[in-house]
Amino acid sequence: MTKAELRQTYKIKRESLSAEELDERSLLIANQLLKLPIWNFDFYHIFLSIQHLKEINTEYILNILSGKDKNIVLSKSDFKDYSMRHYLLTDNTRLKINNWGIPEPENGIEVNSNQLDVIFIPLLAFDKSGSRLGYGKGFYDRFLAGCSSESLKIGLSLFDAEEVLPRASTDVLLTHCITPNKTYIY
Ligand SMILES: Nc1nc2c(c(=O)[nH]1)N(C=O)[C@@H](CNc1ccc(C(=O)N[C@@H](CCC(=O)O)C(=O)O)cc1)CN2
Ligand SMILES: Nc1ncnc2c1ncn2[C@@H]1O[C@H](COP(=O)(O)OP(=O)(O)OP(=O)(O)O)[C@@H](O)[C@H]1O
Repeated sequence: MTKAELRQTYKIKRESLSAEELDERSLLIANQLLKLPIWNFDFYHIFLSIQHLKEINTEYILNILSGKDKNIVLSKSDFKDYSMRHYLLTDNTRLKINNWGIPEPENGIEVNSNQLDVIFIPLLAFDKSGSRLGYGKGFYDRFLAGCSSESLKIGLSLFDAEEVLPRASTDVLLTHCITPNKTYIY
């Protein structure tokens, strides 16, 4: 399948999930993360879910992070040049849902992408060698290119792995991918 066909297939798979299934899978993913030795770092980047696209609910992971007193980092996306800027989440952070349905911080202390230790990554599909497929604007490929090579790049997937996805030279490979019933470590 081409990237475009795969995107379409996975969008349909998501749409077919009920609200209960989505929530159950999101909780299973958070519970698998808890078992990994990834909790001794400082800066954790997380995405907030686009609800109408039935993305994994990341609230459970956010709760884990705040319970562990981690520095939590959120992004604002610029759809003019497909870049992202990153801000610390604090008690004072105001969130606003942008035109694409992404909750974003309105203000805050900016963090450089090379300061991030762990990055949780949204995706439509991934494969057994750590390639991922997103919405196709290259936001995460650009963002991850500026992150430390030491950082953990953890994909979160509602579905199982594809055998092989088409790969581009700009694709940054995942170090881990978590599904509701399996953890891949690359
Ligand atoms: N929660 C979340 N935040 C994220 C991403 C993501 O995948 N999930 N991104 C990862 O790169 C970037 C935003 N990427 C996006 C790229 C395209 C569309 C988009 O085209 N939305 C259209 C059509 C949706 C569709 O059917 O695919 C829309 O909302 O109308 C949204 C976000 C940065 N932040
Ligand atoms: N580091 C980069 N610098 C400039 N352009 C890039 C970079 N990485 C990817 N791109 C461009 O972004 C576009 C989308 O890439 P791709 O199809 O791999 O997106 P994706 O991984 O599916 O989506 P996303 O990263 O938004 O979740 C491509 O045209 C690609 O050339």
